[in-house]
Amino acid sequence: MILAGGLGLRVGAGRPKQLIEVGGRPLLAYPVETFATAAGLDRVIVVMASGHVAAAEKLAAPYGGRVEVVEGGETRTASTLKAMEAMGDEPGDTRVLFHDAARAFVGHDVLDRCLAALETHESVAVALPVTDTVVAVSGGLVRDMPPRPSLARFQTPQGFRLGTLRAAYELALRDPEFVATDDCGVVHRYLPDVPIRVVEGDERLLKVTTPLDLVVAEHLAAGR
Ligand SMILES: Nc1ccn([C@@H]2O[C@H](COP(=O)(O)OP(=O)(O)OP(=O)(O)O)[C@@H](O)[C@H]2O)c(=O)n1
Ligand SMILES: C[C@](O)(CO)[C@H](O)COP(=O)(O)O
Repeated sequence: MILAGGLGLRVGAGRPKQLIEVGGRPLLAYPVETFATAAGLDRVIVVMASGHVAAAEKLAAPYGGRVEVVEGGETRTASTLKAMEAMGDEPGDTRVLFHDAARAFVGHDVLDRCLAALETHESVAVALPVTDTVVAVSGGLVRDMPPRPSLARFQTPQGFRLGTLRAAYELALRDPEFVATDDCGVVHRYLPDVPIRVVEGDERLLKVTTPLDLVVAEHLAAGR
């Protein structure tokens, strides 16, 4: 699943950031190519921002039906749910990866690490060490300073056995206070007994979020 349902408001380009040209191609073209040419994947589904589905279909066309495009939802979580809907009645032991389109420079190596981890675990996350000191702040005061070695930064893909993810979302959707910024967070909160395996991420998995990230993205595109 390539989640491309967002509008890129923080980049502020006036169109979804996944359609901004970087290295001469729309950002979305990079993860679509990586996923479409990955040996370990049977289906690729792009969840695209409403009103921009045709642009994603154009990028999917060279892969001859291997890449499907569906319309996204209003939040990342809603787009995840649309992706799960698009999976139809795929069996519960299906391995599924969710990837932010905004982390355009994903390589086959990281996909392989996630798929391998799903042989032994129900859920997997890609992470890197934290390099800043991270603190919890409220009311303008530092409330907690977790030791840095205990912290990691989540990237994507995040992977699941489909049945586990379905079970987690079923519980989440019954919770009126449910909010999430990622999918592993849903498993962690609603199925706390399910271990989430962490595998090594990659600095090139930068999430294009602000205009400055586009400068770095140009360099990453040039280095491919
Ligand atoms: N309704 C949404 C919102 C986000 N995403 C996807 O989730 C990933 C991470 O989201 P984010 O970086 O927040 O992207 P945007 O929502 O586009 O950015 P912003 O919050 O600045 O508007 C992106 O690949 C984005 O396209 C999605 O599929 N559907
Ligand atoms: C899923 C994610 O990329 C993990 O770091 C992150 O939570 C997405 O956050 P965003 O605010 O939707 O960009």
